[in-house]
Amino acid sequence: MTSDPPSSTVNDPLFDSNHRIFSDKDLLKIGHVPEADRIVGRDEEISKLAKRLNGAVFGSSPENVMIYGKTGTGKSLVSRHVSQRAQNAAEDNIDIGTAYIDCAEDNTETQVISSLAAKLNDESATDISVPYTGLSTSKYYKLLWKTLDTQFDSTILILDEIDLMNNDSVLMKLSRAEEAGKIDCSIGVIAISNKIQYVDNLNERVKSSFQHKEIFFKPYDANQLREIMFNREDAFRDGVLTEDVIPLSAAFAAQEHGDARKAIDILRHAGEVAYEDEAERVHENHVRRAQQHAEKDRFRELVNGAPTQAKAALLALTELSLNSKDDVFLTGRIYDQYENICMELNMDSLSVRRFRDILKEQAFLGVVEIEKINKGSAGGIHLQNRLIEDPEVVRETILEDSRMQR
Ligand SMILES: Nc1ncnc2c1ncn2[C@@H]1O[C@H](COP(=O)(O)OP(=O)(O)OP(=O)(O)O)[C@@H](O)[C@H]1O
Repeated sequence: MTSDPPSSTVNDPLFDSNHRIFSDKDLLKIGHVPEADRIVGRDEEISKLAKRLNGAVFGSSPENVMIYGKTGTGKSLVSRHVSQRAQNAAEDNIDIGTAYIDCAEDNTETQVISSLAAKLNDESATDISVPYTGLSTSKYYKLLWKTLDTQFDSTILILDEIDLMNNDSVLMKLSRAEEAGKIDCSIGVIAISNKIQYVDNLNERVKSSFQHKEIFFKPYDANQLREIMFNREDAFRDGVLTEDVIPLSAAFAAQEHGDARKAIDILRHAGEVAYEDEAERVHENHVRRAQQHAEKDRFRELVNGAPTQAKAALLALTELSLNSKDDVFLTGRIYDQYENICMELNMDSLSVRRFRDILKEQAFLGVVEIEKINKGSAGGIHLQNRLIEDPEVVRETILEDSRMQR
């Protein structure tokens, strides 16, 4: 049954505060940390992490932890959840500080340390002011040490997407600070990555000072994804979701390595599509359209992130596709077109062999499809290439890069 929307306090009918579809859309935000009883299938990981941080709650040192797992498997969520709980559970005379840094945003040593200092500092309690920019790295370290010393007995620092940080000595300095007598506050680092070999590639000195335990997060299966979404069903008005919506969103996300972020994104987007359609309820077809949209976004991201030479190769294939009735082309023909484009763009062209490798990389990423054809004993093996996405969309995306405009 659909519940009546609450009465509006906005007088202008242009703005619609009585959303027909959503009642609390924030529950579907990616940064949203659900309550403990809404975290599905991660009891074991939560308890393992709690064991590692246990010391902090009783005034001794938390351990460092490295968390690995594919995207959308709940690594950030569990880390935030357990550190928040440690902070709340701390004994009366123990103060625990916690901070979360996304190294995709703060990727230099100075940015990480200044952000940590700014996030942990409570100016009214410390009288310390942390300027956003303008100080040297070593000054920011000093401010961080002072902030920690003045306020906390222990600190838990979450460094998400640590592999994107361009200077791993941060890990060494944080791990050694207490031992080196710089602070009288213990530090536990939770470093998160989806690159399983991250620690192997660290510099030996960093590796030896960043002593840590590892926790692995497995992808969710379709049942868990379903449960994660059912737990957020109250983001929608009562009765708005038809019964296939959550199972279908879960099935789509399960195909993509069990990514909860993807599942929630599809669900939210399906609601938005239904709203734009002025539908009363969210149906299966809204989920399918949301999924196609997510696919397009993913595709755009792939093409946008491609190196210039790969964009030139894709542009060549795109132009052939747009100007011909065919949609498959031999590598040699695409290469000729690619050379013309390079000339017009005043760009060096690669050898045919490297060009073939680029197309193979794009096939691996799911942008191009390559088929081998055998032209008999004299003709040998040839490769036929086809763009997977609509060439108009690909062309538009490539031309967003000003270097590709002729
Ligand atoms: N077990 C779970 N129960 C409820 N919601 C979950 C669960 N796992 C993940 N989510 C939700 O899925 C989204 C993605 O989760 P999270 O950011 O923790 O994944 P991640 O593994 O850190 O991904 P990435 O590596 O891409 O940062 C968030 O909205 C989170 O709230």
